[in-house]
Amino acid sequence: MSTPAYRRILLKLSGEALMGDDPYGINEKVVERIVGEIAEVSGLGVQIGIVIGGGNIFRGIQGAASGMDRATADYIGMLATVMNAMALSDAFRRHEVESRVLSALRIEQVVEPYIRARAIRHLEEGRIVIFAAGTGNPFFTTDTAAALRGAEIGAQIVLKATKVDGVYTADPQKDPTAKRYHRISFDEAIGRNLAVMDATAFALCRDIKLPINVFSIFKPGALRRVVMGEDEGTLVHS
Ligand SMILES: Nc1ncnc2c1ncn2[C@@H]1O[C@H](COP(=O)(O)OP(=O)(O)OP(=O)(O)O)[C@@H](O)[C@H]1O
Ligand SMILES: O=c1ccn([C@@H]2O[C@H](COP(=O)(O)O)[C@@H](O)[C@H]2O)c(=O)[nH]1
Repeated sequence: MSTPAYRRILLKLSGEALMGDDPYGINEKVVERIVGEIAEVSGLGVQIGIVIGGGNIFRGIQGAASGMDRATADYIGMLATVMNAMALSDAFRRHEVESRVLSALRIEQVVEPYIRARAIRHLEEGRIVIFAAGTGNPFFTTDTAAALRGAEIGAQIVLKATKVDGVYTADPQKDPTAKRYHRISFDEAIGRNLAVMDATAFALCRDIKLPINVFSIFKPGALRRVVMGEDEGTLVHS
């Protein structure tokens, strides 16, 4: 039997993907399916850190656009990611997979605070670690948190699980003529302003030579294929 291509990964899960076809919030059926796929990969012995987004609940930039103070709106966005992280962790519990939520904002009655050494210990013990509250700082995104936590835990790759099946020449949800890249360098992705991931995340991953694979979380089996080193989505490389 073939072995996984990676020993430790950082999976960035789009918050919006958790909505499924709902207009807002967390669709339990979708969460069940996604968690089942992650549990399968964990069962292969791959150590998994997850950064979860919050776009299904609240984005700071939208709050700011309707007059809210931007930093306040961003803190609300970070709290939204804590809710998603807790929902995900509870779904892992139902799959009898151990997970821990570590939050960059301190809410200790609810979840553990993020401590790097503790995160690494949980991973070594085979627990899935869910990093909540992004970087803990306003004006950032969970993409940047994924790059940061990926670097901190020594992940071999960041897997961006999103609503589209890779990086395109333009947003494929707006431009039906957009073409998908099989591979693309960080310099080209940044130079062309490809908005699938924010530029800060791309720049950090480029500087520390941490590759990113962008793939669709809606495609059954895609996560496993990426982890097994099969051709899936788009590889962003140095
Ligand atoms: N060049 C591009 N290639 C692929 N997707 C692109 C591109 N430009 C913009 N996008 C859009 O970027 C989105 C990916 O971002 P995603 O939905 O994962 O959001 P996020 O902000 O990272 O997560 P969340 O949903 O938690 O806020 C895709 O759904 C796609 O529509
Ligand atoms: O480090 C961070 C991460 C996130 N935020 C805020 O949370 C929301 C939701 O995150 P997404 O990456 O958009 O899913 C984001 O819009 C920010 O408002 C943050 O401030 N700092």
